[in-house]
Amino acid sequence: MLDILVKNLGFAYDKDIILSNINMEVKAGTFVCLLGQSGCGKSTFLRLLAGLEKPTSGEIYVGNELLKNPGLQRSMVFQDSGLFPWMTTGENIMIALKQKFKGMSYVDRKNEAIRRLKDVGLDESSFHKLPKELSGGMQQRCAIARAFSIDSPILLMDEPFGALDAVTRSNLQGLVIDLWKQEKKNRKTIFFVTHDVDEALLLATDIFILGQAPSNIIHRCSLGGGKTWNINTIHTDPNALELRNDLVKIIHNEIKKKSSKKFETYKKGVAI
Ligand SMILES: Nc1ncnc2c1ncn2[C@@H]1O[C@H](COP(=O)(O)OP(=O)(O)OP(=O)(O)O)[C@@H](O)[C@H]1O
Repeated sequence: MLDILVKNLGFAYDKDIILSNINMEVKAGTFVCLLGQSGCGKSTFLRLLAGLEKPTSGEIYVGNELLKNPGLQRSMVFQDSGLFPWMTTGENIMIALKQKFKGMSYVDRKNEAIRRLKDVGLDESSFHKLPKELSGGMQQRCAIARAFSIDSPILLMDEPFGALDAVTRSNLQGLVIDLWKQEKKNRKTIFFVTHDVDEALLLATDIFILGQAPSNIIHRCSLGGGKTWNINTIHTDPNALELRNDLVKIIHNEIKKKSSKKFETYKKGVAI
């Protein structure tokens, strides 16, 4: 089981400190949503988990092993799908399968790609289409199919539905939850970055809020299996409403702190 341990993690772009002293323990099979205001470092944190950036301080352990580089145990889904535009959707999935399952035959990879596309509601005709021939929502479905096909135990999703309309977004939220729940044993650990508190309430088993940069975790809550709401009741369920209010308050207070700090700096500048 690949539990994840983040210890005193810090990160800076040159002298610009983005993340500071982040500590987190995530059990394998957890669905983590990471909330926080724009620019606080959510994507940076995900890139560190992916091994695409190196910590400035502290460490990340995946299943007791120090994380050093990108690896096939983690796959990523971005806001813009990240599909290779010169390959058909089918080829996009097949090349990922080739990388992960070295000995898999062409025919098996093709069949698996078609099966994965069907799992996300895309029919066989989309196998031959280039990403540009698909809608944004269909491209994201394909990106999700690709991420699930390589069967990595950890899935990192960076605002994957941020650019989609409300109905498509809601359909894809349901799809990700279904695919995640489908794996009864060895369920994936998902890290899902979002601005949207409702999205986090709907998807997460655990919610973390990052504060203002240099950010650390300012709030965490575990919903576990005790969620009383779903897509139909999230706007009426009293528990969901209460938790939403709490989370929104925490995020707003953090934004207020940031703007009053900026104002102080501005006032000092004027006084000088
Ligand atoms: N490659 C880079 N070089 C220098 N600074 C960067 C780089 N990438 C991001 N930053 C800065 O790091 C900070 C955190 O960025 P990041 O994208 O992680 O935030 P975020 O919380 O994901 O934001 P958003 O919600 O708006 O996507 C921002 O101030 C951003 O300008």
